[in-house]
Amino acid sequence: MLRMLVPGFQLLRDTLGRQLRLLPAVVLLGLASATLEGAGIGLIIPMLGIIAGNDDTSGLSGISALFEQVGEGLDDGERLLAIAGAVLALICLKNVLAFANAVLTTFIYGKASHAIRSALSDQLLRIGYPFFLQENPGRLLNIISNESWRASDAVQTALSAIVHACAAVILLAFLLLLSWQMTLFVATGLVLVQLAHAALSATLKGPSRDVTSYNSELAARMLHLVHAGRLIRVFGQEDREKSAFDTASDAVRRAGFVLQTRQGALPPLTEVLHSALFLAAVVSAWLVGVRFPVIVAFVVLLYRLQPHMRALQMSWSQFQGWSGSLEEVRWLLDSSDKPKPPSGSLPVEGLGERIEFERVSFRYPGSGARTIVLHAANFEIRSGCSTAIIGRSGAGKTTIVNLLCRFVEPDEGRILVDGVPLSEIDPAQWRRQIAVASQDLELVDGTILENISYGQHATFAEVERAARLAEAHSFIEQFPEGYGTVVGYRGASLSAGQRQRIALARALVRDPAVLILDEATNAVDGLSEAAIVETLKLRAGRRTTIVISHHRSTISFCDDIVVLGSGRVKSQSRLSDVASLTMDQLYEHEAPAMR
Ligand SMILES: Nc1ncnc2c1ncn2[C@@H]1O[C@H](COP(=O)(O)OP(=O)(O)OP(=O)(O)O)[C@@H](O)[C@H]1O
Repeated sequence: MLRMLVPGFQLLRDTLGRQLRLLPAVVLLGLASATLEGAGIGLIIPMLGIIAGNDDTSGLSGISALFEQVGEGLDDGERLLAIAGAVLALICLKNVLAFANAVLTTFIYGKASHAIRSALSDQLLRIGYPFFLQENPGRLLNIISNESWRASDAVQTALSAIVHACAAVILLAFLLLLSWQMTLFVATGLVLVQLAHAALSATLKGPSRDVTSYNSELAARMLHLVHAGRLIRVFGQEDREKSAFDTASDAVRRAGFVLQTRQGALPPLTEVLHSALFLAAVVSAWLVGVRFPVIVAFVVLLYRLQPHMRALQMSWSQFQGWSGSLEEVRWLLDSSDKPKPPSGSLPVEGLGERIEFERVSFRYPGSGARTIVLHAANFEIRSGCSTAIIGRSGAGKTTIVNLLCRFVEPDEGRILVDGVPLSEIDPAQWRRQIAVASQDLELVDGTILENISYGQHATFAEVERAARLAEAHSFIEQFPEGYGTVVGYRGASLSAGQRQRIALARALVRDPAVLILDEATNAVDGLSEAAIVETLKLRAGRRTTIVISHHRSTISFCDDIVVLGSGRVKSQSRLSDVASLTMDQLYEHEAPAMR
């Protein structure tokens, strides 16, 4: 019986932490209220004895004889009233305890649900970034938006199963004390019903996993409809997308139908089996000559036991039906098979001399047979200088940014910051030294002010100054709400060039030791870009800048240039030494020593 509760208990243990100490209270309240219920039912024996005018207590034994002694010495009328009063008092007290337990389990359920959602968000924030390069976003969205709720429901079911199990144990104990022969008969019947139920419940696991997997596909299609709205319309793919969405949605419907039909068959089947057992117990009790009041008390106890047994069996089948959801939530919460976040504990404050790439090789995880992205890359970024990193599309420029930000780690070689391996530096401290403005980093859904000051305690004056430096202030001022303008989801209400300038202001407001611009101005008009280049020149000698661009004008102010090609560093030189070369010539430029 306990096995069925295991997934719920594991989740309870993983997510509840300190709240777990409330579980004994749930058990105690469950036991106490069931004991009161059993005692109330037991008092039926003397009541029926009085009503039937049967004073003969011979043939009663154990607990039934004890119940029969209640109110002895009183006359029949007084005794009947006293016992009825006692039964009412027991029922009231039992329901007070049951209510207290309901409040307690609801409290624990709420805490558990919150803890599951909180643990999921915590995991998504702490997990190593390569996880997001490999996992299907639809699967993750489905876990957070769907499966986590089912996991919460599983926790609630585990709690109510505890309460039902307590009641069942106590009521079975009362049955045993009334007649061990009849209890043996009933217990054997209950085991057989449970076996039949377990066999049917086991068939729910497969459909449950199907529902989870089809839900993930549907979530991916939903994400696609939301993100690719322009693409779909411009290529006239509405019908195709509608059909793909409907297919995914219908697959969820069909899988859900199979699961729910199987689950739906269990309650009627259980009810029929329990009723048969109930009737068989009554008939066999009469056949073996059990006394009438005892039969009535036994039948009432059995009647009260049935809903608890049925609820326990339903909990079992619900767990099987949620097994897919529980597996998904536990998979996401399990850190053992996930990329680790970057580690390191050495402090870092600014950049003193240089960043060096020392024979750095890298291939994206899960990219299979695809060629290595960086192969034994050697180059340096001098402190206080601006370094352009150029190369044809796919040469590995953004990968260098990913390595510098420690989103990914080198497979071989190392990156040194002032001679200290980057892998040993505290990643959070290192990231405070850098700021990135990139075509890939989106804006948050908030005001322009919130976007520019994101991750930085900046005053309004500092925000405005950064916006001026990024050539954003003039267009922001033209908005009726100025810096209070809400940019919408991913900055949808702004032009690409406006988004880029706000992202640049967000990087500049940090005044970082190392500023990384990855195609950060490619959507900005020429005049604005020229002004931004002037801003970047002002950092010269004071701060370090890394510029990635395909435009000659954007890298014109740089001191050094690193050329990437075919997974290798083709050359590193002073930009002034190759100033006469066009961009295409620079892409092919190979330093003699590096050939
Ligand atoms: N998440 C990923 N998984 C597998 N391969 C990837 C991944 N991201 C990039 N790559 C591969 O790594 C190589 C380098 O990509 P990267 O984005 O660094 O190029 P890039 O020089 O910045 O290109 P561009 O100028 O087009 O932005 C490419 O061949 C690309 O296909």
